[in-house]
Amino acid sequence: MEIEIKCIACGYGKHSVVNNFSTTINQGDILCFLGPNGVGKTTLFKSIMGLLPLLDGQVLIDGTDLKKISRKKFASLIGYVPQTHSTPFAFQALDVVLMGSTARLNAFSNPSKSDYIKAHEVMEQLSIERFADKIFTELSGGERQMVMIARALMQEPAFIMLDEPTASLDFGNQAKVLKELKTLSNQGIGIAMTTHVPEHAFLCGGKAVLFTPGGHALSGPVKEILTEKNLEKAYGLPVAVIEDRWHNRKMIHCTPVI
Ligand SMILES: Nc1ncnc2c1ncn2[C@@H]1O[C@H](COP(=O)(O)OP(=O)(O)OP(=O)(O)O)[C@@H](O)[C@H]1O
Repeated sequence: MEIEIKCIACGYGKHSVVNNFSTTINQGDILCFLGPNGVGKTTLFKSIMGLLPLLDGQVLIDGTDLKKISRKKFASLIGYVPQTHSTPFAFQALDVVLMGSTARLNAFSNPSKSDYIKAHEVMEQLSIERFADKIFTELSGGERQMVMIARALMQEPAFIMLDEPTASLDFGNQAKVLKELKTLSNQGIGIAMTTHVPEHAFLCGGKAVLFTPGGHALSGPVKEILTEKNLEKAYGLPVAVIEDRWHNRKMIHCTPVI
C-alpha cells in the first residue's frame, strides 16, 4: 500500500504555502520532514490528512483519490498525531486512547472488551499504562504526546503521520518514541513525521524531505539529503555532519556551527 502525493499545492484561502510537492510513502517507510519554522510542514500534513482543502494536485492511496475514500475507511488507513492536542473535556487517558478505536465502530456503539484490552496493551507497549486512569488535561505535554501516539496505534492504521512527535519529550522519551516508530515501520506501518532535529532523521534511517526557505523541497535517502550543504541552505547557518563510531556502531551527529 502506498500514499502518493502528486504535485500538490496547499495553504490557506488563495495563499499557497507549499507548491508543486510530490512524494510517495510506502508501508514500512520512515519519511522525516524537516525545514525551518513556517515553511509549511504542518500545513502539508493537514492537507494530506484532508483537514485542509488541497489548492492543487492529488493525494492517492493505492491509486484512489483521497476525496473518494470515506472518512471511516480513511481513519483505518492513516493515523494522525497532531502537533498540539487539547480536549475541552476531562477524559481519562484510557478514554482518549480508546477514541482511536471509534474509527472502526458504528456511530452509537461503545468500545468492546477487546478494545479495552487492546488499549491497555498499546499503553503498555509505550510504557504509559500508569497514566490510564489519569485525566488527559492534567498530564504533561510529553505524557499527552505519548497518549496521542497510543490513540493513533489503536486505529491499527497502515500509515501514521506525526507532527513533531518528539517536540515536548525529554531526552529518554524522545529516544523511546523514535525506537517505537522504527519498530512500527519494521512491522510494515508507513511513518511520516516532522522533526526539527536532523539527528532524529539519521537515527530513523529511511528517507527525508528537507524544505528550504523558498519552499523548495529536496527528497531522498536521509544521508543524501541531510548534507552539510543542504542543511546550511535550509537553516541559514553552517552545520557540521559528523560520522562517528561507537562500540562498532556507526553514529551521525549533526551540530550547528556557532
Ligand atoms: N490557519 C492559518 N491561516 C493562515 N495562515 C496560516 C495558518 N496556519 C499557518 N499559517 C501560515 O502558514 C505558514 C506555514 O505554517 P506551518 O505551521 O505549516 O509551518 P511549519 O513548517 O509547520 O512551522 P513550524 O516548524 O514552526 O511548526 C506560516 O507562514 C503560517 O503563518
